[in-house]
Amino acid sequence: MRLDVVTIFGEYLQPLQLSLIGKAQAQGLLDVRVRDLREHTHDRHRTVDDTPYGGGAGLLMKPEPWGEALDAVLADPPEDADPRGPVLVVPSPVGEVFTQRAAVELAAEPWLVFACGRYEGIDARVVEHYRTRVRVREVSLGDYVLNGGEVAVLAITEAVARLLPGVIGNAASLTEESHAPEHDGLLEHPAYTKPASWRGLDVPAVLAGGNHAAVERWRRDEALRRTATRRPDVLARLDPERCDARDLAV
Ligand SMILES: CN1CCCC[C@@H]1Cn1ccc2ccc(-c3n[nH]c(N)c3C#N)cc21
Repeated sequence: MRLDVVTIFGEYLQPLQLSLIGKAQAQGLLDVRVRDLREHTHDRHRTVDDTPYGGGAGLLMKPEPWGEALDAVLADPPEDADPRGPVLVVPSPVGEVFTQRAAVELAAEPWLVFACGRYEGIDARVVEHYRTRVRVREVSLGDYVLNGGEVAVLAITEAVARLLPGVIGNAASLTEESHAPEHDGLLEHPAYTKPASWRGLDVPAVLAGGNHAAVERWRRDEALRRTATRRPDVLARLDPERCDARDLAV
């Protein structure tokens, strides 16, 4: 997978050189290219922002540098690019809330381009223009306000890259995680390791009993119970076709 990230704060993306994502790049599973928006300005001050039409506080990011920067990215496609081009992912407080389902969808793409806004955001015509050329997804990490898109790119990149074959050593674990489609999107059950007793707290006996069917039933029950108490919205989306009577009784 090729990832292009356009930003004015390239150093924010340094964590992508670490740990599993860094290793994935070294293995050639991921090709991350961070591009400086200011390389696409032509004035002495390398200006990327200006005052908003109609007034209002703060400054907006000008469309011209973005147009030049994104055109340069699109002119340099990877060999395995989709004929439709990349998905342009634009972190934004007004975007679709990013979910594991979106991570799975983006992980199926050979090429993602991220546009990291700053200040009060990017001139609306940039997204409007590129919707005519590529698939655009405006994405939000959640209902809180950040100062720019770079933190979202780090989160989205990690969520997507870990789904790529070869990035996570034990791929089987991916299907048992919270929000995994294979796990019906449920929250994970509580997990325990040795010692069997710690500060008067014991590991549930069923987990040490050696009865795998009982362990699986307990884990499913606990996942349903946790989801029902903490994320009833997720439980509401559970496909009844994938539940048995005991699931629904929890
Ligand atoms: C603060 N400042 C004035 C109010 C509007 C946002 C602006 C800052 N800002 C500029 C570009 C940009 C992109 C994403 C986000 C963002 N906030 N919350 C999320 N879940 C986000 C995502 N993903 C914030 C951004």
